[in-house]
Amino acid sequence: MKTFEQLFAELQHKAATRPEGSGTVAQLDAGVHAIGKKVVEEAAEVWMAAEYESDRALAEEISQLLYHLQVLMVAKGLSLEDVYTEL
Ligand SMILES: N=c1c2ncn([C@@H]3O[C@H](COP(=O)(O)OP(=O)(O)OP(=O)(O)O)[C@@H](O)[C@H]3O)c2ncn1[C@@H]1O[C@H](COP(=O)(O)O)[C@@H](O)[C@H]1O
Repeated sequence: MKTFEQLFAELQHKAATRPEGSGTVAQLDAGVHAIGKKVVEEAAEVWMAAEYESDRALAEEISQLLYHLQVLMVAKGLSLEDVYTEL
């Protein structure tokens, strides 16, 4: 198990070190347009899971949406604080 903050730190580290085989590095290389499409896709999957699937499936879809939002933040150079100040 990991927290939102721990995942974000991990993704920032991946972006800086670019390890072989990292899906995050591949996403970052694909660019903001491609990452944005994944955010929309995962958001739709969250919606469908909330209406038609189990709580566990919904939690999994939410985790994937949070991951792709974090990839977008890293791609755009946003920090957690940038978002937290808006909460
Ligand atoms: N939490 C996640 C995570 N959530 C979702 N995803 C990616 O998002 C995809 C979403 O799943 P879908 O069911 O929509 O998959 P899909 O449409 O078949 O996937 P694609 O063909 O689009 O890749 C998954 O296949 C993963 O590629 C994630 N990829 C990585 N992480 C974590 O991010 C960290 C860094 O990962 P790497 O950069 O891959 O090392 C690790 O801690 C991972 O656990």
